[in-house]
Amino acid sequence: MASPQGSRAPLEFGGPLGAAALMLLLPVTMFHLLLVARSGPARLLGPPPYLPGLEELWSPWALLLCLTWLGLQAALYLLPARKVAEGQELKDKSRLRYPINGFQALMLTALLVGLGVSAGLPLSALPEILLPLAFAATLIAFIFSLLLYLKALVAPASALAPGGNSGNLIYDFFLGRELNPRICSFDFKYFCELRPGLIGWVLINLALLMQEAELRGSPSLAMWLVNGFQLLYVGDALWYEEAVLTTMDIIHDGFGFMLAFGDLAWVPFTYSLQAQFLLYHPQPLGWPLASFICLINAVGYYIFRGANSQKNTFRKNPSDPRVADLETISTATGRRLLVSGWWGMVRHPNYLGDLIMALAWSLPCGVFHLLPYFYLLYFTALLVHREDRDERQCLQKYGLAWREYCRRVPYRIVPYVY
Ligand SMILES: NC(=O)C1=CN([C@@H]2O[C@H](COP(=O)(O)OP(=O)(O)OC[C@H]3O[C@@H](n4cnc5c(N)ncnc54)[C@H](OP(=O)(O)O)[C@@H]3O)[C@@H](O)[C@H]2O)C=CC1
Ligand SMILES: CC(C)CCC[C@@H](C)[C@H]1CC=C2C3=C(CC[C@@]21C)[C@@]1(C)CC[C@H](O)C(C)(C)[C@@H]1CC3
Repeated sequence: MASPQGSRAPLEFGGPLGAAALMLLLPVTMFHLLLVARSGPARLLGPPPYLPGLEELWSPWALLLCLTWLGLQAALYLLPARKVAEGQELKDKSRLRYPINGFQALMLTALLVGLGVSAGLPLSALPEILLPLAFAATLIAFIFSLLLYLKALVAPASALAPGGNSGNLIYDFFLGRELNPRICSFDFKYFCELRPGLIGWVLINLALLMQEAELRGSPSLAMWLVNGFQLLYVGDALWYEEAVLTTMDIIHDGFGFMLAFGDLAWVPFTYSLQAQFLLYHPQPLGWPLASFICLINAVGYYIFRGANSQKNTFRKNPSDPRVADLETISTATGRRLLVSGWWGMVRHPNYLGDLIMALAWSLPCGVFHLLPYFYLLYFTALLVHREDRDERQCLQKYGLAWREYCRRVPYRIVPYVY
């Protein structure tokens, strides 16, 4: 099977063996976290309190609930959008069009959930069925990735992703073969990246907050902070939805198990870990410390949003007055690279902001357990690896100009450290 560029792209994630290991390790880690979060000792590195049997994992109702959720989000995706954005230019010089109505979907979901709860929908019972829901989401991700793999068999070569077409079934299934799998104008990767998982994550957080209120009379300050910070993050992602069109996942990666599982199962069930932990392990938190944690989150958000917006504005229109005065390096492709402003400080200022926010999400859970810091640890590893992948792609794209950028901006993520 030829790679779409004729030559084979270098294998990532440790090749087929690494891909196979990750396909097993990621779901196992997710279930481990779900189990230990509710156990007394809540030890990240200890064994799970028990191994659940199939009867505890499998529930047709949980599967039906997951499918209904996906159906609802797909229906909201298909509603008229305030704007239709064009993606980056593809190999065949065409550009795909994407509806910008993610924030509208979040608002409508909030309205529907609000109506449902006031009509007696037992949202606070959701934490009881997280295990079967996660199992159903994993099953859906596996079957969906299989269908995506089969769909790619009949896709034209120009529709294939640069990676994910090695000819090895396991590796290609994991990475994803087709770049932008679609049926008519419904774009599966774009839909999954921003809607069911991200909105599902804040819904699970809300259900955990409501259950805490039922158990203890009112939600704790720590639970409010975690819910507030993560809602801001998800709201921001959907408000600036168009910006996702310039991320590595949309431009470069195929749509396979990694993203399908990541979007549909990993994000909602592991990113809500801090709120899960707080439900079973309440943490005292006073206002002075809470204010300090809010400040850390605000600093992280300021850097994350500032850096992402600066790059997106520049990529959309380099003469925009907000970025026109920034210093740049010309590249042979005709595109320029920013070397001042946020992108002159480190080569991935947006990752730095994201990591600072990740710290702020864990701090409300106290410092006596490692478990709530799992997200910070995993995210650091993910971003260091992602940064390395991006560097290699940029070096290939921009050659000497990228080397000059690295010389001018020597640090990758943390100034004077890394
Ligand atoms: N919460 C989560 O789980 C995750 C969050 N994220 C977040 O998603 C966001 C997007 O991340 P990601 O897609 O990895 O990467 P970036 O948004 O940082 O995009 C990297 C691309 O930006 C362009 N670029 C790099 N340097 C410059 C420069 N100096 N001037 C202009 N353009 C430049 C290059 O593409 P080109 O030149 O082709 O435009 C490069 O390939 C980040 O904020 C990240 O933190 C990411 C992964 C997971
Ligand atoms: C666990 C696996 C090894 C990898 C799975 C990775 C995915 C969970 C992430 C890959 C890139 C992501 C992004 C976001 C969420 C996580 C995944 C899907 C993002 C939507 C979060 C919100 C941000 O504002 C963003 C910039 C829009 C993010 C884009 C990348």
